[in-house]
Amino acid sequence: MNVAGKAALVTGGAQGLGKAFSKILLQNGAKVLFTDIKEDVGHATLSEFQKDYGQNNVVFIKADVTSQPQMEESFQLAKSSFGRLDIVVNNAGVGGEHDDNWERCKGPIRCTRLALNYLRRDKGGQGGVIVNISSAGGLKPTQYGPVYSGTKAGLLMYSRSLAANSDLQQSGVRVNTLCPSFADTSLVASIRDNETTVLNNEKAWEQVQSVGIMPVEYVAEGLFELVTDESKNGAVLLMAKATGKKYLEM
Ligand SMILES: NC(=O)C1=CN([C@@H]2O[C@H](COP(=O)(O)OP(=O)(O)OC[C@H]3O[C@@H](n4cnc5c(N)ncnc54)[C@H](O)[C@@H]3O)[C@@H](O)[C@H]2O)C=CC1
Ligand SMILES: CC/C=C\CC(=O)/C=C/C=C\C=C\C=C\[C@@H](O)[C@@H](O)C/C=C\CCC(=O)O
Repeated sequence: MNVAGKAALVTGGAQGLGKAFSKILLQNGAKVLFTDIKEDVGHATLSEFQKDYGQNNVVFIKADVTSQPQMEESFQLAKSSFGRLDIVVNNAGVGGEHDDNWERCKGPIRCTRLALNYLRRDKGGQGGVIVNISSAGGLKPTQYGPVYSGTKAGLLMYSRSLAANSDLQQSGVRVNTLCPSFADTSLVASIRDNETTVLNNEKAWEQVQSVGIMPVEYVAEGLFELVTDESKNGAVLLMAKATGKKYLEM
């Protein structure tokens, strides 16, 4: 897929990986609507992007992926702003072990379902691609983040199963999963700064340091590959500092 002239919706795009995902799409000529719950950070990112990529090529809306009405409004706004929707990146999420945070899995599922109403050819869309942001922790055990790993594994298998659906394939929609190991964002900084609810901050931070931390721009290259390579459907791309990009073969 050539993203130039295409339209994307990225959740949690105000900062971190979501900002880097939005940026690589804009740099390559796509129009982007990004959502976030952080209004001030979202508006600052919007101004930066509008300056660099054009006033009409980027839109921000304060919206929470845990809210069905707010996400319905976000998808409608993307369609009305750009006249089309081709790419959806379900990125918004939090770290830590907040009781049983299944919203980390349910939020992307909610948004994937909404996305299908806009992308499917049999629903008036033009086909497209959904990329769900899971984690290396969705593929490999994370001893200090078992809820994190469990929810990300759930999202991964939801995405793979949906991608295997023949009706969806015929409607022109691909569904891929990106599984980054640690990346340089506030989520990882919160482990370093003892500001998260992982099971043992000190040991978790030692693990982060031994595995290594990737720049967000590098992870965005993986996202871009999953968007543009039309041979990829149901793909799971694992990215880590030491081992680079590796597709799951299973
Ligand atoms: N940073 C890392 O090492 C890794 C991150 N991930 C995943 O990448 C995604 C992005 O995380 P980071 O950029 O690292 O974190 P981050 O904390 O820097 O950015 C996350 C963004 O999502 C927004 N957000 C959080 N909950 C939201 C909600 N309910 N609705 C809308 N927006 C919401 C936040 O306000 C923030 O702007 C998450 O799904 C995370 O689990 C996966 C693997 C590694
Ligand atoms: C220390 C983590 C604690 C809590 C979870 C949390 O809040 C956020 C976690 C974010 C990312 C987790 C990534 C987990 C990665 C680990 O499973 C590593 O073992 C992956 C390492 C290498 C993968 C590459 C490879 O094996 O080829």
